[in-house]
Amino acid sequence: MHLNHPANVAVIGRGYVGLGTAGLLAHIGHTVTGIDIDEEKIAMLRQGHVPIHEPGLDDLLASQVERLTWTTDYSAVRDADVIFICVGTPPGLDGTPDLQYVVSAAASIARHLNSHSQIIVNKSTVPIGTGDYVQRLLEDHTPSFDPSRHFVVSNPEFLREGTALGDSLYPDRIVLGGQPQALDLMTQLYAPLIDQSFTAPTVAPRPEWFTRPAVVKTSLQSAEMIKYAANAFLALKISFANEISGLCERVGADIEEVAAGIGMDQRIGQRFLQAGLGWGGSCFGKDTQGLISAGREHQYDMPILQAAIDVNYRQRRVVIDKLLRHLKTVKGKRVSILGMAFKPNTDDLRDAPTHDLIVQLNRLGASVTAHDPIAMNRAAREWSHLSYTPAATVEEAFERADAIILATEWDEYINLDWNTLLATTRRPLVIDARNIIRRPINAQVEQVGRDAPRGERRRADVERS
Ligand SMILES: NC(=O)c1ccc[n+]([C@@H]2O[C@H](COP(=O)([O-])OP(=O)(O)OC[C@H]3O[C@@H](n4cnc5c(N)ncnc54)[C@H](O)[C@@H]3O)[C@@H](O)[C@H]2O)c1
Ligand SMILES: O=c1ccn([C@@H]2O[C@H](COP(=O)(O)OP(=O)(O)O[C@H]3O[C@H](CO)[C@@H](O)[C@H](O)[C@H]3O)[C@@H](O)[C@H]2O)c(=O)[nH]1
Repeated sequence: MHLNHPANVAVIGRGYVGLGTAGLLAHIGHTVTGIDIDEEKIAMLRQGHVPIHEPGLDDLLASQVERLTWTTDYSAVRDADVIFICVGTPPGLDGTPDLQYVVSAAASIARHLNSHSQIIVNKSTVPIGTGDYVQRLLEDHTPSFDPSRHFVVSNPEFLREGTALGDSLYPDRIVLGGQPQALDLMTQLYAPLIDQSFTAPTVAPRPEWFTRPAVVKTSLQSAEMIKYAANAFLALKISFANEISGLCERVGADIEEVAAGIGMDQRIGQRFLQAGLGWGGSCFGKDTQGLISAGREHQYDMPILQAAIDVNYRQRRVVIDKLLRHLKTVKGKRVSILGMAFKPNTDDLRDAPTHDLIVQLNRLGASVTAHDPIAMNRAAREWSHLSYTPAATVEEAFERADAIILATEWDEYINLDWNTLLATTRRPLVIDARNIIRRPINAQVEQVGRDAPRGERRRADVERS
């Protein structure tokens, strides 16, 4: 079977994954229609405004205007060779992913499938078995459904927020699950990405070390499982570093040195061993819980994953304990948090550790001030239930503070003139929950899993990877 080139592609969902996928596919030459039910966001995109903060994405989408169309109308599916489902799969109350958006997208797609060969691709992170379920939905809702022409494929997404463009253009691997003939068509769709034959955009130049992605072809179920298992393993790795960091503090070891030392073993690797405040974001919490609830459905315990989750959320309390050790009580004290987004270079607040820090500090009677270089407006909308004072500037956050908690390692914070700002505080106390402070500053500094820098030469000069 043969896929047209350029192919006509429909991308359903204009979130982090939908926009990244639309931008990538247009950049490698395809014609893309982005479909979302959110009329306001589609109107913004039509006017050239990108509704999320993702470095380089606005430039990439602007460079592809001729190949990109935005609409709320599903009839664009009729002419599409490939239809990507990129809608949200948020956790339900019991941790099981809520598939309502996938189901409604599939039902809308079904109404518009044509009689030509078409591939429906699940890019959303979905429970194992969802590909088969989507296929059944399409069969039930499409009178002309023909399993020899209509294929469901799983093609999980591995991009990270904040580095989405580079991750999409230069992926380690492309995972494709489904029937062999459909996977051949998907390989044709991704050919320019696999061969790296596209022009690297200036917003995301090709790294020197990068050659080409591996293509992993599997069953639908294995592809769906690869996504969950990858996220679970990364989450586990971070929790492992955090658990070791607690013991480092107690025995006089330094987690940065330890992580560097173990990470040099190729079997372990340097990345995702950064101890601190633990993971947040829309994926690790949701997907570890999703895997556990899949286990539960099959009466199968997953104790390692549960432990990784427990360690992660304990880490958010560790930071408050450090604060209390210095201040005894925070009642009536002004505690300022630097960083609200769950990681730097994004405005995403989903499961951001700062949310929990504010909740804990509110309960303890502190007066909380919070700052973020990008996510403040979004926080004003999404965190209106929390009690905190937004700091318009980083200077405002430092003024008269009894303590500063560094929660997100934005470059803006790493490069601060710390000593000048600390002079405006009521008490120079810094809880550096991301271990970014590398030199002594005029403050009492608490870091995670190590003594704060005091000026003496360190035993090993450990650079972060
Ligand atoms: N955010 C990430 O970094 C990331 C990375 C890899 C995988 N994923 C997975 O990809 C999926 C999407 O994640 P996201 O962060 O992009 O989600 P998001 O919440 O940012 O965006 C989802 C979009 O889907 C739209 N939508 C909902 N129902 C729809 C429908 N029936 N038709 C059309 N549009 C509809 C919403 O309006 C929204 O714009 C999730 O399953 C997630 O787990 C996310
Ligand atoms: O060594 C580390 C690395 C990360 N984090 C934290 O872990 C969270 C997640 O970070 P990251 O993985 O970089 O961002 P995400 O955008 O959540 O990306 C993850 O989740 C996505 C959604 O499934 C996947 O596509 C990506 O491959 C996977 O890395 C953030 O709070 C980070 O601060 C640490 O605490 N220590």
